[in-house]
Amino acid sequence: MINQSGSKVDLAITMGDPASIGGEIILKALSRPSIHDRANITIIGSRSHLEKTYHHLQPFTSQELIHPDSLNIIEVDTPENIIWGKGNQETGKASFLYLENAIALTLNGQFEGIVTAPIAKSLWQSAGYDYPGQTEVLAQKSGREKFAMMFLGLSPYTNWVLRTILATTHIPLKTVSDNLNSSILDSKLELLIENLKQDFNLEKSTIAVAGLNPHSGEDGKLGIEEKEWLQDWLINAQKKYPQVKLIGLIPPDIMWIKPTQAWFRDGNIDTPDAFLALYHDQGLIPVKAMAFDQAVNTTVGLPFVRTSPDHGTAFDIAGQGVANPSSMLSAIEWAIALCYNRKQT
Ligand SMILES: NC(=O)C1=CN([C@@H]2O[C@H](COP(=O)(O)OP(=O)(O)OC[C@H]3O[C@@H](n4cnc5c(N)ncnc54)[C@H](O)[C@@H]3O)[C@@H](O)[C@H]2O)C=CC1
Ligand SMILES: NCC(=O)COP(=O)(O)O
Repeated sequence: MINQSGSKVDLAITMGDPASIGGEIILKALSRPSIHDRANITIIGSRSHLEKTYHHLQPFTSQELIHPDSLNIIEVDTPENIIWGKGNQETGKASFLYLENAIALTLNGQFEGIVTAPIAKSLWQSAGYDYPGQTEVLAQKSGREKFAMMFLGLSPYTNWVLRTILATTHIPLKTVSDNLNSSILDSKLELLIENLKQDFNLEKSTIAVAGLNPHSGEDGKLGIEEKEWLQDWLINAQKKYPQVKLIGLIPPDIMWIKPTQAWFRDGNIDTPDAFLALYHDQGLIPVKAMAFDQAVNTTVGLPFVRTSPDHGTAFDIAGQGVANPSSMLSAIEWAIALCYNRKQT
């Protein structure tokens, strides 16, 4: 990852849905002393809930947990009778308020970045918060119209870095084609190019762009979007960004062969620096198949760093002590690295 030197970074971690594995993965991840050497961490959530989580899990989990007494915690209204695995309107509301508070404090200069534990989008809806996810709240409350969801992963096998940005996110599959257009792709590509420069010092990047249909449409026989406008969009984008090498439209099933080899076997093979996927599962199935325990969701285009584990609330295992904190740990590590890098530029 990126070199880290200088003063500690100030990070907020939101607790996520309190009925989820959020508290558990936070207590597990923060038990690593090396994090506290590089970051001042503040949890936005509830001390009593983290204490309850600690005392409930401590007797039977084999993994270390940090004691909540040693954490800075900013208290936000949290329901008292939480049952792990049984999220409801109240826990949904609390998880929204954690995020809202973290954003306000960060925009006020208290934190350089936010790491968000998972929330349940359906419970936000039940609580009356009509947002598709945390990404959109972060962007709207930061006043950013252009933003994107990008996934990062540092391979533990080869040190290769996976970067996948999504052109569309939480929309039904049958509306993907209608939602895709040149201006959305322009916006996501511009954000990606800027981000590669800002966070990875990559001035001359190579970016792979996926097709939409099987075999990228097979000359219009298996889908028409490539022929009708996607290929023209790519040609124009290449002219607009001569310093960047755009490769595409790569058949979606082919696109992930080299990254998978680079992730598992050989970090030096010739792969693009980043991948532009056209819809949620086109990007996230390979990311999660390759890197479920390491990948991190980040929001590009915000005035501060935001990362999150790539998984969700995992209500099915909440309160059982078996949640793996690796993706949360990666989210914290990436947030620290990105904040350090931005301090230096
Ligand atoms: N960043 C966020 O806030 C995200 C929130 N979600 C939300 O989470 C909820 C549940 O979504 P699902 O699709 O079921 O995905 P999920 O990631 O919560 O669960 C999928 C499977 O992976 C397992 N799993 C997840 N995290 C794990 C961990 N750290 N250790 C061990 N096993 C783990 C779960 O037990 C489950 O079997 C939905 O409401 C969704 O919207 C989903 C993804 C990201
Ligand atoms: N699939 C990614 C995801 O659900 C994360 O959404 P967000 O809440 O971070 O916007």
